[in-house]
Amino acid sequence: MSHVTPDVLSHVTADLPKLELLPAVDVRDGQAVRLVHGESGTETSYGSPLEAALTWQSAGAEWLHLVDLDAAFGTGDNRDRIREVVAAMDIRVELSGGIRDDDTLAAALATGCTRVNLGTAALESPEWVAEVIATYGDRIAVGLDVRGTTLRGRGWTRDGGDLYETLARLDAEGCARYVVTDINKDGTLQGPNLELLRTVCAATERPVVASGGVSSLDDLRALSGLVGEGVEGAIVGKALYAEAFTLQEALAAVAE
Ligand SMILES: O=C(O)c1ccccc1NCC(=O)[C@H](O)[C@H](O)COP(=O)(O)O
Repeated sequence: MSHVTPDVLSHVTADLPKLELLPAVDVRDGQAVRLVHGESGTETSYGSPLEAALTWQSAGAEWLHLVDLDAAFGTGDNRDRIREVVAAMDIRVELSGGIRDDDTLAAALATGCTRVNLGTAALESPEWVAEVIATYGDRIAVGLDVRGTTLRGRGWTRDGGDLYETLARLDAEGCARYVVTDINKDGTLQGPNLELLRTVCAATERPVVASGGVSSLDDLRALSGLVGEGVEGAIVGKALYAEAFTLQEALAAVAE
């Protein structure tokens, strides 16, 4: 029988940090876009990435999740746009997409972003990833992008091994945090995969950033409920662009 009274429980909950929110700006062909299931060709365009990023910053965001989709898909890159956006931000930036070797990592870190998110490299170049984790510590996060429990790389187009085996390897190498995306939910407004997030949090001590599917303030409240299990933040894309709620409302919901 538990000796924890409801009063003690509410005190414990109140001491937990609030869920961090990372509004997303995904850049394809110079434009801010949202995809469905991360599939190339499903783009809805939302105009200038810089304007979108400035909008989220002035609405009170403390983080920006910025993705170079062309670099992720191998269809070019948006380096100039990405540099311009990071330079204009007073807030922290997590940068993702096509960071796979020394050159792309150096260019990404040189933008001044707070951290980078490695995806494909963690699946295809494990030795290099172990090295950069050891060198750059918490400036490196790894994106675990899954269908079921199978990881996907190369812009989510190719299978890349088992989620939990890869997680165990990266944990042993000291990876600082994971960005976990259920590809089946991404860009669909169907709600995050809470079960997946819980299972990943149970398998690692490291913080987890949830990505994909957020559709409502209740989804954000549900993710806030997982902070004690290890969910540190939530990336929000489509819901903000589709005006399902405002960023101010989202920030208020996670502060409740
Ligand atoms: O992050 C990547 O490298 C990436 C590669 C290929 C396709 C999509 C990719 N990222 C998408 C995102 O990070 C989304 O912005 C994020 O999951 C938000 O999803 P949602 O809230 O469902 O729009």
